[in-house]
Amino acid sequence: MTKQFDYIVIGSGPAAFGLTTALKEQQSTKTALIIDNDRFGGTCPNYGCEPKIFLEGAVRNVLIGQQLQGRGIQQAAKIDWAALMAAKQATFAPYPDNAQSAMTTDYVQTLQGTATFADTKTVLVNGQAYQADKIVIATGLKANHLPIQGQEYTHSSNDVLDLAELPKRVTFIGSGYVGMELATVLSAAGAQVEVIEHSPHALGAFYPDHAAIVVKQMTQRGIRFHFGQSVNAVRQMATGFTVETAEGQHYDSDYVIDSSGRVPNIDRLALDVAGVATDRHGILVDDHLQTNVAGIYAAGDVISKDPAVAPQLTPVAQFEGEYLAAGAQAPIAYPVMATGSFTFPQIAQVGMPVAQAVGNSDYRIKRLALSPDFAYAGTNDEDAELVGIFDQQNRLVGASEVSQTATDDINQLAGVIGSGQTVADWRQQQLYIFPTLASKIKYFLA
Ligand SMILES: Cc1cc2nc3c(=O)[nH]c(=O)nc-3n(C[C@H](O)[C@H](O)[C@H](O)COP(=O)(O)OP(=O)(O)OC[C@H]3O[C@@H](n4cnc5c(N)ncnc54)[C@H](O)[C@@H]3O)c2cc1C
Ligand SMILES: NC(=O)c1ccc[n+]([C@@H]2O[C@H](COP(=O)([O-])OP(=O)(O)OC[C@H]3O[C@@H](n4cnc5c(N)ncnc54)[C@H](O)[C@@H]3O)[C@@H](O)[C@H]2O)c1
Repeated sequence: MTKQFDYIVIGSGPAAFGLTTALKEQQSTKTALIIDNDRFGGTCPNYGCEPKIFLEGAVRNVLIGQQLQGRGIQQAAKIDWAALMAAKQATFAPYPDNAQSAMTTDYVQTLQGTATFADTKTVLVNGQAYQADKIVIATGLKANHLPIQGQEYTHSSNDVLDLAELPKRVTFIGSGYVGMELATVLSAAGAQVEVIEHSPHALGAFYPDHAAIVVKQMTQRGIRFHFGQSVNAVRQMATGFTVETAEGQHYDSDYVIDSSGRVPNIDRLALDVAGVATDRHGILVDDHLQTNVAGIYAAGDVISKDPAVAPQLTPVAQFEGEYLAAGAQAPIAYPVMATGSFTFPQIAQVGMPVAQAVGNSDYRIKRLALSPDFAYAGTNDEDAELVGIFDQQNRLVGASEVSQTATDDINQLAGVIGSGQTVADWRQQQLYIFPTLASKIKYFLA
């Protein structure tokens, strides 16, 4: 017999978490079924942000120590990879069970299995049919596998986050968020790292001048970058592999990571049966997150969306889940969006991109070199910089920072932009703890 729910959510990641949390907060009696065919909680706590930031926490301390050698630190700490991974596994092993029980309530059920559309109102899981008025596709993204010779020798970020032994020579294909963050980790842990990128820059989502500073410092730590090179084959050698590029170069390696991007995880849904429209970036939705089929919605990374408005990130997926639980009455309005990459140094930005404001007389651009700041001077980071964009009413409308604390600083500035206040008004309302690194924001906002 077909089982009925108010909502069926396919995928149990942050989008589903946002939806179920919001239903709980509303004390809703609406019923929901959350289905996942992998670890409950989705990418973020199992294969993404959370294990990544766990490793980054250890790595950051090593790199801070290295940066301060000769300035009072005699010997930087060293990573014991096996011990670090054992600590990571012990912390994260209970996550899927915890996530599943956190979602389950009197009204919300969870189910392990692959969901496939049987028609526009019905999905099949393990041979059983389930129906709902609202079906939400929240199946996220999966790692891209470049269609190249030797693809089977490449690994994904999932593999890196479970890597038992640290390889000697590691090669990343792609220098986006994933490649740059994991290159930071593996290099700091002691691997010899190469990054091959087919565009001229790393971290294409960020302000190029600040991305170049991240590359400069990673290069100083021994990471080798090869820009303008498109990987087109990986060949097995007597020892290890060689990575070949269309430009005729080859790079020897023990472990090759395909960090060339992420693609919609929609293959097993039978979307054609329901008639749900997609493009190569994911599922097409309107401004209420509804697909072309009435009653079928999408939320989170699986949506084909403009990354400048709604990047494929955990807080966005959660926000979209909450929006659907609230009834999706008005068109979705995304708040000010801060993003960051946990490289060393970190890079982060919020609001209008700096490159967009350069040369536009409607905006004033302010650059603040952070190293002369006495709160920051102790970090021995000469390149740290905060750049802000102010409109004609002297409101902050965008910012980018490269520094050890860029993500936290930019979070602070997201609040300033979100308030819509002039900087003069904002300065009347906040006094920051002094001398924190964030206290510079007070005189930056002038
Ligand atoms: C290495 C890495 C680091 C990251 N770091 C950050 C970060 O620092 N900050 C940040 O904001 N974001 C980060 N992200 C992105 C973040 O993880 C995603 O934006 C977020 O998880 C998206 O949530 P979602 O709910 O849309 O989908 P997901 O979390 O991807 O969940 C989708 C779930 O659906 C399941 N599924 C797929 N198909 C089916 C099916 N047919 N039936 C049943 N289940 C199915 C999948 O197995 C998966 O569990 C990172 C991602 C990666 C890979
Ligand atoms: N800190 C964070 O918030 C965080 C961290 C990790 C992932 N994410 C999310 O995951 C998404 C995916 O990140 P990603 O790094 O996998 O993808 P990405 O699209 O950001 O980067 C992929 C890179 O690979 C390069 N590339 C593609 N094909 C290549 C080839 N054949 N040879 C050489 N280079 C090639 C591209 O030019 C690009 O620079 C991000 O957009 C973000 O939404 C966020």
